[in-house]
Amino acid sequence: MEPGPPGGSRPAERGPCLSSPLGADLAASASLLSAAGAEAGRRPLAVAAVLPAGGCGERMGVPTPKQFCPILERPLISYTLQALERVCWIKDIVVAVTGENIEAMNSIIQKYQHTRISVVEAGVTRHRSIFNGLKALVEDQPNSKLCKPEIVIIHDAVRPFVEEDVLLKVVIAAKEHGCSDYDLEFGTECLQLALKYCHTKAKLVEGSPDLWKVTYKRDLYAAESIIKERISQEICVITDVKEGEENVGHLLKEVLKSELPHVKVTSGALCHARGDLQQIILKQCYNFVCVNVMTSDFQETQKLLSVLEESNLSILYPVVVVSVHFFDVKLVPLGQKMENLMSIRGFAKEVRKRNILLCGLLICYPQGEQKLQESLRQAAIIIAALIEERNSGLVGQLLIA
Ligand SMILES: Nc1ccn([C@@H]2O[C@H](COP(=O)(O)OP(=O)(O)OP(=O)(O)O)[C@@H](O)[C@H]2O)c(=O)n1
Ligand SMILES: O=P(O)(O)OC[C@@H](O)[C@@H](O)[C@@H](O)CO
Repeated sequence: MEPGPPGGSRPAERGPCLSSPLGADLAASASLLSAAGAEAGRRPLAVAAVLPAGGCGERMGVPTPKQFCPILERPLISYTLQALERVCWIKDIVVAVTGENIEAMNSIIQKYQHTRISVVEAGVTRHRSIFNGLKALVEDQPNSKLCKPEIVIIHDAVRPFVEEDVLLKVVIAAKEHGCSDYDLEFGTECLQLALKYCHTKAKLVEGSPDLWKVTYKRDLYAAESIIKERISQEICVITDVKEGEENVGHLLKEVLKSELPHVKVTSGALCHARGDLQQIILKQCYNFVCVNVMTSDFQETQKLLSVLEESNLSILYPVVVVSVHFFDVKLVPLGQKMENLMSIRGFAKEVRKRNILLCGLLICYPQGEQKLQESLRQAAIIIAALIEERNSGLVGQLLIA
């Protein structure tokens, strides 16, 4: 069988595909765990995950347990669930939270549309929480939808950046390897427990630098910047002018490309077909620059906002929309143009409720070649800052390049 994506009929990724694709060897192993393996006549390996999430986060020093602390307004645990959910060969994910947080956990699952998740009550220690999760997987409860797994991944709910390749290596190691003295010496206590009480084979697998655990307050800031960086890798420029027609909107796109070489700049048009934009949304682009060339108001931006509102794009991450406008000082005084565009405040307030961060950007046009280039460069710098920072304090503001 050709090595392909694990699962073959893999469901749409939830959130940006943040990891590099699996290597050929790992992809082949992943297919053994998934439906593709079953199609090839092999029984897929049943894998589940237990996420201990019942701690109080004493070292973080804030009243909210760290797994429920917000990062870009979404609880940390939702990022971890998203990371595991993306792995289609993990059949069930069991989360252990304290009794008082069960309702909050269920609301998180509903709000962020997580699937394949079951919630159980945590224990007084991490190991007891894990034990409760394992019990739910093996007990024959009358209404349980959980399948009895052959392998269970134990993953701290406060390690949000786990990738499919490391999970796969862990599963393969759990199936194949024995436990060495080195593993016991340098591993964590889970390894010792597995050996002592279950006589289960174990093997220490090297993780990635991103697998670190959110423990102190500074870790929340670190996690936030990693997430911001990951969702700032692509900008889609929407204009109301056809591709190929020479205009200032296309010039801005070219300047964005040259000024922000680390960012992928794509383009889309609303006038042709909404399908275009749907494709971009499906690829999970979280940043849009809407260039209003033909109309003096927000027509194009409003169209874009309604497409975004109809989509589910902003459920997981805040989406940035920069509405770009041009003004000719010889025709309209700046003050008057600003006054006309102040309606952005109303739109911004409305779409803010849907996790869309809207700002306005004014560029003087026409002006001399050199000055125009300077303004467009300034515009690119402002756009980059709005996208990288996702600062909600700037929502509804009109900036001038
Ligand atoms: N009774 C417990 C204690 C901890 N955990 C979970 O185990 C993971 C790793 O533990 P740790 O980082 O030590 O979390 P806390 O115990 O919450 O932190 P602290 O030690 O600072 O209080 C976390 O996801 C935590 O929620 C758990 O499920 N049940
Ligand atoms: O209390 P610490 O922050 O040192 O570590 C917690 C660890 O026990 C826990 O995160 C597991 O990964 C170990 O198996």
